[in-house]
Amino acid sequence: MPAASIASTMDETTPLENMLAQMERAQEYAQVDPGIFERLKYPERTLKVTLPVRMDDGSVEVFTGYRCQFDSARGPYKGGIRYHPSVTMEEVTALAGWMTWKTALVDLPYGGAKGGVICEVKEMSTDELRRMTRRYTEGIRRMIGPHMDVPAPDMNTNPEVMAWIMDTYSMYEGYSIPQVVTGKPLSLGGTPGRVEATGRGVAMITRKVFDYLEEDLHEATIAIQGFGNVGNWAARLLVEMGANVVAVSDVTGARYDPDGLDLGSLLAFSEGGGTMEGYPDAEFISNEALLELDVDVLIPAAVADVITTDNVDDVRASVIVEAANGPTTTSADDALIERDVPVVPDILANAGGVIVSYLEWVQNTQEYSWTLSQVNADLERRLTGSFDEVVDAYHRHETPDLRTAAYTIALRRVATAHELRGLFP
Ligand SMILES: NC(=O)C1=CN([C@@H]2O[C@H](COP(=O)(O)OP(=O)(O)OC[C@H]3O[C@@H](n4cnc5c(N)ncnc54)[C@H](OP(=O)(O)O)[C@@H]3O)[C@@H](O)[C@H]2O)C=CC1
Ligand SMILES: O=C(O)CCC(=O)C(=O)O
Repeated sequence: MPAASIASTMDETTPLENMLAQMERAQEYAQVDPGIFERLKYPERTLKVTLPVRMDDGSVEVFTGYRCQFDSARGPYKGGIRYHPSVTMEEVTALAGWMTWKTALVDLPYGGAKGGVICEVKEMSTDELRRMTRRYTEGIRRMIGPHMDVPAPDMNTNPEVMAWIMDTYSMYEGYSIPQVVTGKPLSLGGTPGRVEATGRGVAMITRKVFDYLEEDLHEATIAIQGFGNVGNWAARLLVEMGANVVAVSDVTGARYDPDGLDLGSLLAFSEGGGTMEGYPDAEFISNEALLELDVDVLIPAAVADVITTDNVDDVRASVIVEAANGPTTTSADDALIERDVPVVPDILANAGGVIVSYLEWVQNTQEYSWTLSQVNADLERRLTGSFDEVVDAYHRHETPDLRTAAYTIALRRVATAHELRGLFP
């Protein structure tokens, strides 16, 4: 796939165009070898697989899946698998690129990858999902492996799906290989702390940015777009830290209460299959209106490209912490830089997930297990250390924003690996 055009004045940019524009902006400060920089605009490979699945009614439905391996100079490819109707090869490529910069930024011995299947999980039974997952695993199994490419959960995938992937892969190899995926159930080699790790990292980073800005997180108002794995754990942990979560959403819309939401009741309602639209308390507003609330912190924790030139002037939050991958377009970034609104970039803010995935992989590889407090302490040390490095790079290189500082670090690390390995024959 050719690298997408980087120049864009209209905000109709795709996630891949945004990722390339983010790299381009950082290259001004990173100044990595131009040949290596050119190479880093392209994924190493992307596999497209066709997945015929017998549905419960006896019919056959044919799904399409992808696995993109973006870069492996620093170690095995690493990155989640997404089940969503809007999955495209282009989006998977951008997400695999972001994984490459994320693992480099938080200094894990990994490269970056991402997978996805175009499907609507809400319309599928558990049996259909399991059959589709097994087909998908069979399709990509020659490219994954504990030292080759290690998948994990992303949107609409969870420990149960990871267990099916681990089982299918292991069946072909002839013995159990838990470390082929992370985010597994605890009884199959999962680690304590992975389910909540991304949300916990988002909460830790929010507290860290408040310390950096010398602001008090206690009673700070927070709006979170997305109430799935990442959004709901971030909300719970931020409330534990004393913050006031005033809005959360799912695909149907958002619930808003300026005095603070009853998270326990919202969680119980959504775990019972309820939607925000059906929730009986608090004001019902749209996802778009949530993004424009007058709050201290906005946390997009759902899909990409939600803060764009179309709405950025109406975004009133004082700080943005990107829990989702790619929620802000490059042109919206320009407006936020102009207005001095700090944005903690996705590759830092949501890195808690892959950090704890790494800790799971290490435990599996050593056949040794850690306690939850060991995992959380290691997560905090790595994540807050990376935040400090980004802030240091921001000041030292005088980058326009934290994202460019983060990319400067990541680009240099990946480029150094390419240089040291002599990857250019
Ligand atoms: N899981 C992880 O460990 C990691 C996830 N991320 C990123 O975090 C984000 C969320 O992932 P995760 O929590 O795992 O996913 P989930 O599938 O658990 O939750 C996604 C949430 O987003 C909502 N949503 C889906 N589509 C839209 C939409 N178009 N507009 C508004 N809300 C929407 C969903 O609503 P509904 O339930 O109604 O569909 C749900 O509340 C993604 O960008 C993902 O890439 C990043 C790092 C790691
Ligand atoms: O845990 C992992 O390996 C990757 C999680 C992920 O997909 C992400 O960080 O976007």
